[in-house]
Amino acid sequence: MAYETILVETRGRVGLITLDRPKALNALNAQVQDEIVRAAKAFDENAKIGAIVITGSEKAFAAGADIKEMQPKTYIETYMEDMFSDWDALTRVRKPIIAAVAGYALGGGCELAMMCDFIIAADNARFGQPEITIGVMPGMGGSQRLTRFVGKSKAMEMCLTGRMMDAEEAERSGLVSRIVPAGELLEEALKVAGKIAEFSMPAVMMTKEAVNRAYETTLSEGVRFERRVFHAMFALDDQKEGMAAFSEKRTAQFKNR
Ligand SMILES: CC(C)(O)CC(=O)SCCNC(=O)CCNC(=O)[C@H](O)C(C)(C)COP(=O)(O)OP(=O)(O)OC[C@H]1O[C@@H](n2cnc3c(N)ncnc32)[C@H](O)[C@@H]1OP(=O)(O)O
Repeated sequence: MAYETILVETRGRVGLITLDRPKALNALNAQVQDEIVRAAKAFDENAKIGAIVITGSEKAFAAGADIKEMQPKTYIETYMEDMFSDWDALTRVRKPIIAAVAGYALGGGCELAMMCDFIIAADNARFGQPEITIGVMPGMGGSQRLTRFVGKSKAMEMCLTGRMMDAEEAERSGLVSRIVPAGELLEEALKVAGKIAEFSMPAVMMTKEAVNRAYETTLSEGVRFERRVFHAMFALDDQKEGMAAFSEKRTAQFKNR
């Protein structure tokens, strides 16, 4: 099925999803949600793809869920359709997803970026959870994920006031991994994703799973999980190859098995 609200391309071993509703600042309506999730799942199932990048425009990664679509909804509609629950499928994608964020990442836009595995921000990026200003609260995970990223005090202030964070503050607070000039954002994100895609795919996927476990469990359980997965890696040909290549001072040729 074709995509109408996003552009979907491959760049080498990287799957690239670009939000493409410029007139609405990439506001996330039901169709955008469906298409992003569908494209990410297709890349996840494609053995030639090793990592995924999600990006928007220079003005807006996404200015939130589509307020005009949401405004007339009733409680029973949102409950029965379990509004926003389809985004959970994005967090079940097993390959790494990088959010390359320029401009506004507000409300659902900030929440979408936080569902990804890490965020690279352009120097003009602005993050916020402004739902309180339109009479609601975050509904795509913002109250939970933002709090885990930046701590209670800052998350509480942002959710209760709608204040936006610039890229510098987002980097200082641990929300983004680093900042690059806006004009270099996509190139840099693709470079990072391309590097990840060169590594052993099972090792990359197991690493993603282990880091994500840190958000879901206690420290002792997380460390035990990490150790068990680490042990399992010794069943991979890629472990033998990676360590042999180091000793033989050559580049590893991973077979993804
Ligand atoms: C998922 C949940 C539950 O967490 C909920 C949410 O995400 S609620 C949405 C949270 N986001 C916001 O409240 C931000 C809304 N947008 C803005 O405040 C501004 O648009 C801006 C500060 C991002 C940019 O301002 P400006 O440059 O002045 O552009 P505008 O003229 O305001 O916008 C251009 C155009 O885009 C439409 N737009 C912007 N954001 C949304 C949105 N979230 N939903 C629907 N449409 C949006 C805006 O209405 C304009 O369209 P036209 O009126 O010109 O047709």
